[in-house]
Amino acid sequence: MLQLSSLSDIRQHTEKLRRESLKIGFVPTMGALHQGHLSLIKAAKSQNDITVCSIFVNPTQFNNAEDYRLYPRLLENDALLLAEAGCDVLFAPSAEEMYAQKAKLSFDFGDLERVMEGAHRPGHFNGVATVVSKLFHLVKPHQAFFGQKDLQQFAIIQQMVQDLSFDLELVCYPIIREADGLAMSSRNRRLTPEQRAVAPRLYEGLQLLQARLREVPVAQAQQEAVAFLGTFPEVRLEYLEVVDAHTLQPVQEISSAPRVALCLAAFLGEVRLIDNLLLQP
Ligand SMILES: Nc1ncnc2c1ncn2[C@@H]1O[C@H](COP(=O)(O)OP(=O)(O)OP(=O)(O)O)[C@@H](O)[C@H]1O
Ligand SMILES: CC(C)(CO)[C@@H](O)C(=O)[O-]
Ligand code: BAL
Repeated sequence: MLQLSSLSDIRQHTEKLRRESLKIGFVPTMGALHQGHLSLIKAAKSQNDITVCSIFVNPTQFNNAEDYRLYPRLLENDALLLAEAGCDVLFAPSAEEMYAQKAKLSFDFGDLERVMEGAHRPGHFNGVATVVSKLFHLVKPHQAFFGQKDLQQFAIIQQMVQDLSFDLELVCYPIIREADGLAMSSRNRRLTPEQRAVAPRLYEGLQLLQARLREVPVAQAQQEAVAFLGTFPEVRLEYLEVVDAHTLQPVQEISSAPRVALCLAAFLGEVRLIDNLLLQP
């Protein structure tokens, strides 16, 4: 596996790949890789000639300095996992080089970013859009792969790709879970054993909400799921929403949207986790 860190090296390399008419699949990550990331690498490999993975803990998308400082950084081990998974290129730039620019880019995603993650993490999606647009310019992928775990991020990136006329296909893959249902996340590494034991309740809350939505109105089902999660003192729920999976706006009735998503964010101690579930149509 080729490992590159400078912007000019990755640009030259992907230009060469493009000249050779090779199809490039791209998986952007922040590292501390797990099976969720590796499922995206596998998908990228199966549909492309060359798979590029980026690892960059992007400072501009963190709204909490401690969260940035404590984000797990395991580059050496990640490189081994990627090589084993058959990834062709690892791009791991420095923050200094990525942000040597003078201009601070500014995006406005309207209602899409006024809910959930956008509402609770000010500036987060501006940072995501900034770094992903820079990465797309550098890597020049034909396809880029993302996880459904960051459902709102995917919607924002879809909008960005359309608005900035990027010539690439976005692909979204399902959430990979631990055996007990907890969505895999790099931040799970930061949980204490006690917090880790309670963490699967988040997905159980979503499953309860899903089951109750078949029987009672949205507001009541939501209240019951919030009450369920409230019985675990370690869980500090930030939001639990029933939304239109495309617009991400809350729905009052599940029949009012073609696809409905159940989304939550919660703190276990200082660790903030997100999860979601798409209702079957
Ligand atoms: N459990 C998962 N299953 C499938 N894809 C995932 C999973 N977790 C993350 N991803 C996807 O991997 C890509 C990189 O995500 P990222 O590096 O932020 O990992 P993460 O585990 O979500 O970390 P964290 O949530 O702690 O920031 C994103 O597209 C994300 O949606
Ligand atoms: C897309 C991304 C790599 C941008 O930093 C990040 O938000 C992530 O890992 O989901
Ligand atoms: N996967 C989303 C990255 C973040 O939490 O900043």
